Amino acid sequence: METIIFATKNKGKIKEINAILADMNVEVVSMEDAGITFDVVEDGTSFEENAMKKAVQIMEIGNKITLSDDSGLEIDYMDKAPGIYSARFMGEETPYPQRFQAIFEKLENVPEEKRTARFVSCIAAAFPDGRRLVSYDTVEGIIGWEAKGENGFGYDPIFFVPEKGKYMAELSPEEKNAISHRGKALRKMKEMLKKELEK
Ligand SMILES: O=P(O)(O)OP(=O)(O)OP(=O)(O)OC[C@H]1O[C@@H](n2cnc3c(O)ncnc32)[C@H](O)[C@@H]1O
Ligand SMILES: [Mg+2]
Repeated sequence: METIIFATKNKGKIKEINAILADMNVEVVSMEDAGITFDVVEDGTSFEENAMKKAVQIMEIGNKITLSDDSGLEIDYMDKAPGIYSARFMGEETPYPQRFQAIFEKLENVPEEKRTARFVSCIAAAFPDGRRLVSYDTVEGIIGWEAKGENGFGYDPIFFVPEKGKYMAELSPEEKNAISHRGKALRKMKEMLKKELEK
């Protein structure tokens, strides 16, 4: 069975990814499982550049097909910030509740129709033989007025999903994967990977 490394250090992502790839006939291992501690410098100017950089650099270390996710939250009223800087917004170590407060303050008195936002996910795959794959998807929502829900990770508690009438962090893991940026992008990647693995 083919072993695929998923190049992420984010535990929230790993859970989501394992659930989505569970029905594939491959063994998906985390960087930690593969014994890789290397820190990829995310200095690209787009989700795609950063995703490909993570996949290629970890593939070169592990010498196995490597997948990665580069993702983030785009808030339209904030000119699409934090975007590719979502993990580092206000500092990597800053607790999320503090970040939520700052976002709520920036959006104070901003009406619902101007609170639009989206989560973006770019999934990249790098094969040792040089093949490269990329998929991309988004989920649209609005920045709420409070933080709500205990599930998910990152900015999920402030991201209201109109189609569900709930905050992202109120959705079960299955519900989130069914509609999320990462769920959609990763399912597309799964189809592309299956085709490549048959070659
Ligand atoms: O780079 P890796 O090791 O994969 O882990 P990371 O957390 O640094 O991941 P990114 O560089 O892709 O940054 C993505 C950030 O965007 C936010 N984010 C992405 N997907 C999210 C989701 O599904 N729910 C909530 N926040 C999310 C969250 O702050 C993430 O840390
Ligand atoms: Mg990162």
